[in-house]
Formats: sequence, C-alpha cells, structure tokens
Amino acid sequence: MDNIAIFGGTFNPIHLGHLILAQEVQQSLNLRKIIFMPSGNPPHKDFNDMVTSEHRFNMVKLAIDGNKYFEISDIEVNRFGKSYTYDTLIQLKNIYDFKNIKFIVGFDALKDMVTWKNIKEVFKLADFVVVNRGGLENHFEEIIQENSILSLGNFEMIKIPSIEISSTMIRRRIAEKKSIKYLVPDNVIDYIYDHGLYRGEFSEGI
Ligand SMILES: Nc1ncnc2c1ncn2[C@@H]1O[C@H](COP(=O)(O)OP(=O)(O)OP(=O)(O)O)[C@@H](O)[C@H]1O
Ligand SMILES: O=C(O)c1ccc[n+]([C@@H]2O[C@H](COP(=O)([O-])O)[C@@H](O)[C@H]2O)c1
Repeated sequence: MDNIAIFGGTFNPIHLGHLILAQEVQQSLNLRKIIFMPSGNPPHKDFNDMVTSEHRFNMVKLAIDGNKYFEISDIEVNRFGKSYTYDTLIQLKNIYDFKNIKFIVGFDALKDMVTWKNIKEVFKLADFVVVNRGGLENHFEEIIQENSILSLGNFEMIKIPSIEISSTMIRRRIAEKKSIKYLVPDNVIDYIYDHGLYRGEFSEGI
C-alpha cells in the first residue's frame, strides 16, 4: 500500500469538489493511486434522500472512469452493518499488511473524528491527509485544543482550490429542479436522471 491513499465518503452523490480534491492530493503527494471508498452504511449520516450504496458506488465508478490514478473499492459497500473506518483499516491491513496508510478527509470531518469508532486505534493505523474546506482550516489549533484526543493523530494539510460544492447542494438543486451541470460529471448527471434519483423530498444532511 505504498504511496496510496484511501478517500472515504458517502458520495451521495459524488461531485466535482470530490474529484478536484482527489486530483490535487494525488499531484501534491505524487501518489501512485487514490482509492475511493464509498460507505455502505455511513455511520454518522441520516437523511431521507440517501440513495442505495449500489447507486452511490456506481456513480463514483462513472466519475473516476478514465483516470489512471483513481480506483474504487467495494469493501465497505459489501460489508454488513455500519461502515466504520476502523473496521475498514483492519480489513485492509489483513490483506495488504501495511504499517500505516494515508486516509483523505476534508477539514469539516476533522472535529467529528473524536466520535469515530476506536479513534485512538484508527490514529495508529492511518495518517490523515486533510484538505481545506469552508475556512475551517483557519481554526486548526482551536479544534485540536478543544478535542485533545486529536493530538494523537498524524495530520498532513494539503491546500486545494476552495470548491464550495457539497452533495447536500446537489441534492437540493435536483429537488428544486435546478441544473447540476458543471457541478457533477456529465455521465453521473445522466445516471441520476436515468434512475430518477433525488427527486423526492430534500432533507439537510446531519
Ligand atoms: N468541496 C469539498 N472540498 C473539500 N472537501 C470536501 C468537499 N466535498 C467533500 N469533501 C470531503 O470529502 C469527504 C466525503 O464527503 P461527503 O461524501 O460526505 O460529501 P459532502 O459534500 O460533504 O456531503 P453532504 O453535503 O451530504 O454532507 C469528506 O471528508 C468531506 O470533508
Ligand atoms: O468510523 C467512524 O466512526 C466514522 C464516522 C464518520 C465518518 N467516517 C468516515 O469518514 C469519511 C467521510 O465521511 P462522510 O460522512 O463525510 O462521508 C468516510 O469514509 C466515513 O466512513 C467514519
């Protein structure tokens, strides 16, 4: 697993913010591969307009098509129960026997990490690559001070162009019948409309 990073997410749906992030991290760290890891059953997300893991997986697969640095893993979508990162890292370690692996997150995910399953063990298994999001990166020191367990983590910051796109924004726009062109890859837009996704009631992610 040398020079490889895992990029976990709900991807409900995948958008250009995710792809630009992955592209920037791959180039900055000269990574051999980024493995997109769609959550089967996201631990901390609960909203009405979550589509099946099969749809989310298929959309990620379409979005990364043709990029030799990007791959997708189905281990979380194929695992029963909540998709905890700790379980994923143990599963990967049993297969690939690495010491540490890189795991990419946006800055908004950082302070929530205190609530992750077995976070102390997670910090022993993974080094985190953190990208800026929504200006939260300016509060790094405060976040660490307020959540002392985070001081056990190994974080590497990568500055990417700020892209204010979220899956919530995409779901809201579809529900409001607004265009999502230039926010989501064209083949993913076709998939969303062909399968009638996100047309129901919009709900804010929590
Ligand atoms: N525009 C973005 N800029 C930087 N990081 C991002 C961006 N969008 C998503 N991420 C990061 O990608 C990972 C997966 O994100 P996720 O699939 O939850 O998308 P999201 O846009 O945050 O979704 P939602 O709006 O439904 O909460 C998280 O670590 C998140 O912080
Ligand atoms: O393991 C946990 O307890 C845990 C709790 C929340 C999020 N995560 C992981 O963090 C990554 C980003 O999460 P999200 O909710 O922004 O899609 C994704 O891989 C999730 O599985 C992991």
